[in-house]
Order: sequence, then structure tokens, then C-alpha cells
Amino acid sequence: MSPQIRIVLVEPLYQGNVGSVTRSMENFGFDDLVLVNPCKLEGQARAMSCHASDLLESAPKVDTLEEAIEDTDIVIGTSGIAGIKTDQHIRMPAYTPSEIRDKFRETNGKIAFLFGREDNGFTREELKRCDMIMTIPTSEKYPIMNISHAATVAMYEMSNLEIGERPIANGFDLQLLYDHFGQVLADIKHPEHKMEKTSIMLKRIFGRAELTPREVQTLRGVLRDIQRQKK
Ligand SMILES: C[S@@+](CC[C@H](N)C(=O)[O-])C[C@H]1O[C@@H](n2cnc3c(N)ncnc32)[C@H](O)[C@@H]1O
Repeated sequence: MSPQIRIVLVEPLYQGNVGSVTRSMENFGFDDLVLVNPCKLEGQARAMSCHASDLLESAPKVDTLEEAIEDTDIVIGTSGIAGIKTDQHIRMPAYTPSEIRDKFRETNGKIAFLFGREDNGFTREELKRCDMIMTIPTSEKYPIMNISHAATVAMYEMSNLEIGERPIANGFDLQLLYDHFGQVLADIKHPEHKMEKTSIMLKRIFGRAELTPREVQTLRGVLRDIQRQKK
């Protein structure tokens, strides 16, 4: 179970930013974008969108934030100002992207992530409509990010994508490697009383290294060279 994610851009001013957001959405496997009263979307938006121009063309354009979020369960506003105020006194606590991911990873509702205007962010009324605020930690000197960069970080955290095609050596190959190390340690006359501790340590090191079959092969090649030198 994982939540559905909607990206909502509230009155974006620059078409290039909208195009960049759609490109990132395609990168991270999201396709639910709603644009609230956006700027004109023409050539520059398409250029920045690259292979995501279908998403750019098909994204619903609505007049109000209310329409953009009416069928969602949780509304998360985003801001570069940690602890942004909804009125003169009340600050909303800010969550980091990874805290948000941990909170919602086991849920199956629909979450809207709102991104504000490039010049003024959100109005107080819009902030009051949010259930939570997410702030991406940045350098204190300059916490305000470009809207498409901020959206990309949020999407990266909320995506469940994993790097594919990295083969990991299996237990059999690793055992051959450990045995081979054992032989070399014996060949180089590693002190008998240290043998067990050293073997355990080598297993721990290689166990957490997530070696590929090729890396195991290379290491065993090096061990063979050492053995040849010793003869
Ligand atoms: C250029 S910023 C708006 C700056 C505006 N002056 C303000 O005070 O909010 C455009 C949007 O990017 C998002 N954003 C920028 N920096 C962020 C950060 N550090 N964490 C989360 N979102 C951020 C927010 O959605 C923000 O409304």
C-alpha cells in the first residue's frame, strides 16, 4: 500500500518551471498534476518538459485551489520558510520530506502536495487549507529553492523507485571468497590465534559491501595473484 500523489502548482508564473515539474514527474513515475490558474504554457514549457509533454498538455487547469484538492485526503503545503505563519501568531510546524514519507508510507489515501507562486508563495488563506507543511532543509543562508527543484526533491522522497539491474553476489560466491581469504591467510602465516577474529571481520566487511559477482571475481583474482607471489 502506498499513497497516491497529486502535484498542485498554485498560480505558477513561469512556464519553464511548469515544464520542469512535468519532466520530474515523469522521472519519478507521477502523473497526477493539477494547475491552478497557470501562466501561458507554450514553447518554453514544452522545451523544459522534454518527454513529458503529454502530461503538460493533459494536466487539468482549474480556477481555484479548492477545485484542485476537492478529491484528496491530505493537503501538504510546501514552503522554504520553516514554521511559516498562518496568521500573526500561529506558526505551522514544518516536516521534512523524509518525515512525511515515513508518516504516509503505509497509507493508501490521496495526498496533494502544493507548490506556491514563484514570487509570493501562498496566501494565508491557502496555508490554512493545508493539513501540514513540508520544508526541505537547505542552507540557512538561502532556504528558498526554485519551485521545480523543490517539487523534484519531494517527488524523489515520495517515490518508491529502486535502482534496477545491480546484481548482488549470492551466498555461494561469497562463501568461495571467504574460503579463498582463509587459504591466503594460512599461506601468509597469519597468526593462528587471530585467525577466527580476522575471518569474522572480513565476513562482516564483505557482507555489508553488497558486492556484485564481478567484484567477487576481481577480488578472487587478486587473492590468486598473492598466492602465486608466495610460491
Ligand atoms: C520560489 S518559492 C516562493 C518564494 C516566496 N517568496 C515565499 O516566500 O514563499 C516557490 C515555491 O517553491 C516551494 N519551495 C521553495 N523552497 C522550498 C523549500 N526549501 N522547501 C519546500 N518548498 C520550497 C514552495 O512551494 C514555494 O511556494
